[in-house]
Amino acid sequence: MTIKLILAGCGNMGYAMLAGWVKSTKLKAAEVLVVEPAEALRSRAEALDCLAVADATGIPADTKPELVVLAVKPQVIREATAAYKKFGNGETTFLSVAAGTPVATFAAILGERTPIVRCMPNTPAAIGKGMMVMFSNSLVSETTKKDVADLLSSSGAVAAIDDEVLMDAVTAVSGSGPAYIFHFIECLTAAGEHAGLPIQTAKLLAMQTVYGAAALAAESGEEPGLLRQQVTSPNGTTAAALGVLMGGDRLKNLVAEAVEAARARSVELGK
Ligand SMILES: NC(=O)c1ccc[n+]([C@@H]2O[C@H](COP(=O)([O-])OP(=O)(O)OC[C@H]3O[C@@H](n4cnc5c(N)ncnc54)[C@H](OP(=O)(O)O)[C@@H]3O)[C@@H](O)[C@H]2O)c1
Ligand code: PRO
Repeated sequence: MTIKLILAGCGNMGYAMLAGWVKSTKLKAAEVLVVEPAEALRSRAEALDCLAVADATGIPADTKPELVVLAVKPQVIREATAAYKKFGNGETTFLSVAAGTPVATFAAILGERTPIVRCMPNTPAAIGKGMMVMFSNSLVSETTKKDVADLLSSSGAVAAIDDEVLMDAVTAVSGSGPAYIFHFIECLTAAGEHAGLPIQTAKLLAMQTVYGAAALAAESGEEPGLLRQQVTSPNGTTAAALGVLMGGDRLKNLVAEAVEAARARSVELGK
């Protein structure tokens, strides 16, 4: 079968997206060629029935991919991209999920006439609950934008932005965001254990509470502030806890500081 998509890098993020695409009917596994140096990660891709090779020299000579997805670390993205230069300035669209690295960097390597999409996904993409945000350069046609968005939608929600500068803020909120929530689950679990709960019970309560609250916020259509008030009885237990979290805007300021650190790091990674 003809290779339509090359995925360079099948680590945490590359595999999370690949799994979603292949499990959907939007892409056949045999249409995907994975380029990944780690043997264990190639085996994981092969288990999905995709072809996998260790480096770009293993790509069959007659391959003309519609899409090359770059899912390697920002630190090696320039070197990795250079291996696909022969597909630049043509019909192939490049899609990078790397934090920071701007379109201009890819255009400088691949050629100024290359259609390039940047996408910031997150790991819940592995279970179809990801948040994917796209930014496309002017060479990506409306049809291709729709096709790429359609493919990405098999991994979750898709949004587009017109100002590339905002990709750093996107990265800091939804790209890195799952880690903040996982850490909150860790903290709530530890606090539950400290309050006397058996560890397994504390884990279940923390995880199901975050899961249920996120689902309620997403499905009810109500503002999170209103949902918070519905939990908070006057002078009750929640009010006591929120006095700690919200007093002096403590949590708000801490989250703002964390998001700004991530945004600034994304800017740095792009240099
Ligand atoms: N993880 C996330 O939550 C997340 C979310 C959004 C965006 N991203 C972005 O996704 C990208 C990948 O992150 P990750 O967390 O998935 O990293 P990762 O788990 O380290 O995966 C990257 C994979 O690419 C391989 N690789 C290195 N050089 C390569 C090359 N030239 N060709 C093909 N594969 C190559 C690496 O192999 P070696 O380890 O052997 O070098 C590794 O297995 C990053 O740019 C990151 O900014 C990640
Ligand atoms: N993971 C990548 C990082 O930590 C980018 C967003 C999530 O840099």
